[in-house]
This record gives sequence, C-alpha cells and structure tokens, in this order.
Amino acid sequence: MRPILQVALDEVELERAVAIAVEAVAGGADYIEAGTPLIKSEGMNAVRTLRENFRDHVIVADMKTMDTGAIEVEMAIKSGAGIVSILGACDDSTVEDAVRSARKYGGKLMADLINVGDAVSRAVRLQELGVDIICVHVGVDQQMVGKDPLDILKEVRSAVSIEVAVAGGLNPESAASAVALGAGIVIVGGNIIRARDVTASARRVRESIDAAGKQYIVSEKKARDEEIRELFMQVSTPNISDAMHRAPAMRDIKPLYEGIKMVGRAVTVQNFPGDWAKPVEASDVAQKGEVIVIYNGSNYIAPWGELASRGCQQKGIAGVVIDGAIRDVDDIKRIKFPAFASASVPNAGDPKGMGEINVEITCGGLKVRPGDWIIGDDNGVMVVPAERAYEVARRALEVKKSEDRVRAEIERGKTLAQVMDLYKWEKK
Ligand SMILES: O=C([C@H](O)CO)[C@H](O)[C@H](O)COP(=O)(O)O
Repeated sequence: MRPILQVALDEVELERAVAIAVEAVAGGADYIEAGTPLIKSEGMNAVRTLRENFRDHVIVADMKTMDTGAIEVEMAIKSGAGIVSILGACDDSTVEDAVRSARKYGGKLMADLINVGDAVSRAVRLQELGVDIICVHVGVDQQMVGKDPLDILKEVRSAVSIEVAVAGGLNPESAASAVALGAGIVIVGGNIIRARDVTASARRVRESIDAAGKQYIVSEKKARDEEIRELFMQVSTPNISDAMHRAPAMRDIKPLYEGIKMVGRAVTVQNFPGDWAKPVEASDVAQKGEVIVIYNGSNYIAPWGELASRGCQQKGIAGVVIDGAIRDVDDIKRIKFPAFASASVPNAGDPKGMGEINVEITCGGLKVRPGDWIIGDDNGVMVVPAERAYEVARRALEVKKSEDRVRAEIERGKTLAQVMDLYKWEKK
C-alpha cells in the first residue's frame, strides 16, 4: 500500500496554515494535520476551516489529549477531524473513554508515544485498549537534543499489528527509512511547512517515500563536533541569538573585514594589556578548527597582529577574537584570517607571559570557557556553551528555516508585520 504523507501544520496563524496546506497538497500530502500550536491558537475553528477547505483529505486534529479523552475527541470529530491524537502517556481510563468517543462519532484514534518510557509495551497496551494508530514520535524539543524516532520504530512496528505512524524531524531521506521500517503514515512538519517552496519540499518527501524500498537507509553518523560545526556553518549569528531567546553577542567586538564566517571551539587567554606571550603561545595549544579568544583588557595596546595570524592560518586555526586591540589590520585582511577585535592600534606590548591559557574568561561582556563554541560573522560574535551546542545549533537551523518561509511570503507582497500578524500578538 502507498504510504500516507501527513503534513503537520505547526503554525499559529490559520490563514497562513491554510495557504501552506494548499501548497503541501499540491506536492502530494494526503492527510492534513491541524498541529497542536495551531489548535492552541485557533481552537476547533482550525479543524473546521481545514475541513471546509480540503473536502477530499483526511483532517487530523493533533489534540495530544491527556485527560477528558471523550469530550476532546468528540469536539475534534464534530469539527471535521477524521483522526484525533491523544497522548500514549495518559491513563488507561482516558484512552478507553477516548476510544468509545471515537467509535461513537466515527473517527480514528491515534496514540502519540512522545516521552513514553517503555514505548514498546505501552504500544501493545494501547492496541489492546482499542486505539487505531500508534504514533512513534520524537517531539521538536527532543529532536534538538539529538533524539530520533527511527531508533525505536522497528521494535514498535513489530510489537503491534495496527497502523503505525512516525513523526519527529523527518526529511525525505529519514521519511523513506521510516517507510522501510514499516511506518504506514509519515508525518512531516518543519521540513515541509518552513520551506521556501512548500510544494517542492512536499513533493521531495512524497517521491522519496513512494520509492522507499525495504532496506533501511543508514545515514552516515557523523562525529558530534563535526555535525555541530556543519550546523553552525549553515546559520547566521542572528539565527543563533534568536535560538537562544535573543541572547546578546559579545559587546563592541567587530569583524576586521566583511564576509568572515568563523566557527570553532574556544581556546581562551586571560591576558594583561598588550602582553603577547600567552596569546601567541595559545596558537601552539589550539588545534585545527578552534578559535583563540583573548581578554586583553585594553583597546590601546595590541597583543596580536599579522605574524601570529599567519602562524594560526597555517595550522588551520579557525580565527581569533580579542576583547581589546589588534594590529596589522591591513595585512590580516589581505591574508583573510578571520579576526574580531574591539579596537585597532599600531603598537604592541612586550612578551612577558603574565597571562593564562584555557581558563574561564569574560570577553565582550560574555563568559567564555575553554571548549565553548564561538561563532562569528558580519554581525558579531556569539558564544554558545559547550553543553548546549548541539541543541542551539539545531534550533538555529529551525529559526533559519522559518525565516526562509517568511522571506518567501514577503517576496509575494506582504510586509513582515502582516506575515507575523504582529498586532494580534502584541502583549495585551
Ligand atoms: O507534533 C508535533 C510537535 O509535537 C509540535 O506540535 C509535530 O507536528 C511533529 O513533530 C512533526 O513536526 P516535525 O517534527 O517538525 O516534522
């Protein structure tokens, strides 16, 4: 049987969601899901509107019900949903009442395994309780910390005989793997709805799942650092700031020239004004791909210049950031070594060796620990704590995707205020 492609409309604006759904259907989406954020924002009106606009498609209400199963299922089905989701984690009594309601009003019940500890035995129990579809789901926040729905899909699939759906950051490749692992319904949100061209993205997933064989495509697992670097290379520092709830960049620290893109883990130097021994010795400590971050403590005497930059460049060090002065700006620009500083002067100090390498420092007003991720571009320099790097990088990529979609809507003639419906979302 042909796999079902379900597009998850995780939007907060109904008008926008309908426009995206039109494009997704043109690309081959079968089921249209009123996503949980859309339902929370627009209520059952979202389900009704989707029903009215897409008569030939199954509408899924992603209610994620946790209690009062019967009433929520009734509401959704009466509004036009053919499938309603409840949380697999809810009490058996809630599932049983939701099943009764679904039978009575003529809809199907999908149990979402998001955050269920023992997914396999819970799936078996949910089947016994009468749900129609099991959804193996890794939520958006869980994806950001590296969880993957395909890790448990095969086991769940072989434990139950009812339909299995899968959701959680799927793209054309992982969606095909999901089908090969036995999923009959492939649910895709972000990778379709946030695309510049929703139709083309939906079509890519459609073609990929239609062509999926029985062989699970094992995508090459990259080392985590390499993956983080690749993710940060794809996004801007504004994307990263947004992903960190609009965290600030290093204050007053600017790129030496335009077009720098610098990503790497920090090797830190706590320095005394102009003392260039420790900063330069840090080039021997730093490895390929790392960034030297120096607190110099003065904008009037430089601990760094062209020769230190050349040595780093030869070694593959990703760049230097100085809270303080740099010199030889013209030469550093010429060799294109990524450098950021708060000032430039012609004079250096003496190599006294009073500083320290790889200790916690404050640079541009931000705490930097050895190993934290440093990302610099034309906008400035961001610091991402090492333990949050993967999550922030993933979230920043989501920010970028959302912006790509907003950009496409602006190009079609709207203002940013209109696309974001800013007036509606002002604090009341
Ligand atoms: O259910 C979802 C999530 O919990 C937000 O409501 C998503 O619809 C589901 O995860 C699919 O979206 P992507 O993970 O972005 O593909």
